[in-house]
Amino acid sequence: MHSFVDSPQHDWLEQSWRRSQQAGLDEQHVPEHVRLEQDQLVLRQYQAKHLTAAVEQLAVPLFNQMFAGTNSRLILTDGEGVIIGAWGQSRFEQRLTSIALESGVCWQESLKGTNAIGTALADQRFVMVVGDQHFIRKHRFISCSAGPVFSPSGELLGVLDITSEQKVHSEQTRMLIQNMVQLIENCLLCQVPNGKIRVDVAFDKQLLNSGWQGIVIADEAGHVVAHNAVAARLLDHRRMLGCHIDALMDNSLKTVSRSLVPSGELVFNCQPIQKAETVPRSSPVYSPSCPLHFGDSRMEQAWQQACKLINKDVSLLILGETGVGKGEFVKQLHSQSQRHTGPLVAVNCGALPQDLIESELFGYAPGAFTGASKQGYQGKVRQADKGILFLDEIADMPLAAQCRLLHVLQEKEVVPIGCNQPSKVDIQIVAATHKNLDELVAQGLFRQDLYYRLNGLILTLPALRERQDCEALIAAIHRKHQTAEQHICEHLMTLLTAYHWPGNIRELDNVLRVASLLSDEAELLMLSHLPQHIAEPLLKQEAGGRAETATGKDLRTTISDTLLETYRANKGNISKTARMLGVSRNTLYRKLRKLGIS
Ligand SMILES: Nc1ncnc2c1ncn2[C@@H]1O[C@H](COP(=O)(O)OP(=O)(O)OP(=O)(O)O)[C@@H](O)[C@H]1O
Repeated sequence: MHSFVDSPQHDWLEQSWRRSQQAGLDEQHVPEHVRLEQDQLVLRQYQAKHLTAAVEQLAVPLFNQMFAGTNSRLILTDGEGVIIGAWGQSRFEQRLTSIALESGVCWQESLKGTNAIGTALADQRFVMVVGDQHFIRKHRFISCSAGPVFSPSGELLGVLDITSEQKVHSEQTRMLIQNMVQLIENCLLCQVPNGKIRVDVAFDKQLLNSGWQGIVIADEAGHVVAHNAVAARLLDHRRMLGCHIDALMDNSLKTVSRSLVPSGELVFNCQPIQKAETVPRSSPVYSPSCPLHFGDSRMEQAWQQACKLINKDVSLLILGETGVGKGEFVKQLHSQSQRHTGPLVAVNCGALPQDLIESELFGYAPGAFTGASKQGYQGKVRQADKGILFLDEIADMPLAAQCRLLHVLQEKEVVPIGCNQPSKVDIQIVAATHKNLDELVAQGLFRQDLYYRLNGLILTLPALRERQDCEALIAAIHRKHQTAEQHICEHLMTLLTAYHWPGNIRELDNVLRVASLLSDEAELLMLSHLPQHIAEPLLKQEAGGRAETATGKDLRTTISDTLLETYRANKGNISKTARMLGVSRNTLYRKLRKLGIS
C-alpha cells in the first residue's frame, strides 16, 4: 500500500483502501463492471429527472465555463452510484469509456475500489481522489472530486463528480463541486411541496445571494417546511421544522447574533417562491448557434468544433446512434462552409451493393467491365470535386474500396476502374457511422490506416434521450408537422421527453407526423392521438417510473383520465372539450356516458 495511508491526514483514504481490499478487489486487476440494462438506466434517469434538471441548469454552465477545452467530465450518479448523466469533452469521454466511467455503470466503492464517487457515497462527504490514490491501478490516470447531493428531507439523491486528467485537477475543483452541490440542494429546497415563502439568512447582506446563505422554506401559513444546513447552523435551531418563521427570526435576532458573532447581526430576506425558482423540464445551457439544437451543450460543442475544422484539410468522423441527425449535421455544415457553392455528395455505403461500391465511388472508364456504360461513369468522388463527400455508414465499406479511398485521401487523386490515368480532386471528406470502428479495426474488418486518416476530428452526436433540449426539439418537430394551431398536452410532453427513443430523431419525427395527421387538427395533441405501437411503450415506461404497474393502469384508463381532465378543465363545455380532444361531440357524449357522466 502507498505510504500516504500512514499519514493521519489520510485516515479516510486508508480506511477506503482497507474497505476495497476487504471487498476482495485486487489493485492490479480491473474489476468486472456492473452495468444496467438500457431500460433500467432510462428508468433511473427518469426517476432522477428533477436532480438532472437542476444539474443542467446550475452546474453544467459553471462546469463548461471553468473546464472548456480541457480533458474533464462532469458526472452525475444516482443514490446507488450508477452514472445517470455526464457532460464535457467527448474526446475524454472515449478515454473514460476504457475504464467504464460511463452511463449505466455502478461506481460504488465495493465494486471499483477507492474512487471519488464510491468513496463520497460510502463516507457521505466531499472527497478528492487524485491519481495514485485510486485503488485500482488502471484508474490512476484520472483525478476526481465528488460530493453527495441530499434532498431537503436528508435522503441521499446522488453524487456529483468532476473527473479530469490528473494534471488538470486542483483544490479549486473540489471547491467548485461543493459550490455546485450547494446550488443544487438550494434549488431542490425551493421545490418542496407546500413551499410558498423563502427566507434567506446570512450575517452579511452581500452573502444573501451568494449561494452560501441559509435558506428556510415556509408554507402559506408561515410554518417552516424545509431548510438547509447553513440555516440550521446560523439560526442555531435544531428543530426548526413546524416553527413559525416570525418566531424564528425574532428569536434569532435576540439570541443568535450574540452567541455566534458577537458584533454582527443576522440579515433576512423574505420573498414568495416564484415559479421560476423550480427548475424547468429542459433548461437551455447555451444559446444555440446552429438550427440543429435548442440549447444542448453536446450538440453545440460538436457544431463549434466542426465549424473550426470544416474549412481545413482535416477529415471529420461523426459518430452517433442511428437517427440522431448525422446526415442533417453534415447538410448544415456544408451550407456554412467555404465549400457551400460546391456540391455535397452523400453516399450511403451500407445501402450500395458491395460489388458496385467501387465503381459508384471511383467511377470507371467506358466499357471497363461487362455491363458498364459505354460513356463510362464519373463516380461520386469526382462529382464531389470542390465540395464535400459525405460517406455515411462508412463501416460498411468493403476492404477493397477502403484501399482505394485511402489513396484518394493521401494523393488527392482518383483512379477510375479500367483507367491508368489518375484525376486530381479537391474534396473534403466527412464520414459517419453508428458502429464501433475501433472494434472493426481490431477484427480486421476496417483498415487501421484509413481509420487514422478519417478521424482527424471525431464528433459524437448525443442520442435523443441524452439531449438537454429534448422538449424544445419535440415542440419544433411537432410544429413542422402540425396542420393547424396545436399544442402538445403536458402529459404527452412528459411521456415523450422521458421515452428512450431507440430510433432517435428519425423515430420521433415519424411518430409526430403520424400523430398530427391522426389528431384531425385538435387543439391539443394527446396520447390518444398516438398510434398504439408507440403509446403503449410510452405508458409502460411511465408506469415503470411511477410503479403504477401494480394498479394495472392501462392505455384505456389513461385515455379516460385525459378525457376527464380536459372535460373538467373546460368546466363541462362539450364543444370545447370535443374540439380540444379532436373527437366529435357525439363521440364525446358516448365516452362520457360510459364513464358515468351524462
Ligand atoms: N435537428 C433536427 N431537427 C429536426 N429534424 C431532424 C434533426 N436532425 C435530424 N432530423 C431528422 O431526423 C431524421 C434522421 O436524420 P439523419 O438521417 O440525419 O440521421 P442519421 O444519424 O444520419 O441516421 P443514420 O445513422 O440512420 O443514417 C431525418 O428525417 C431528419 O430530417
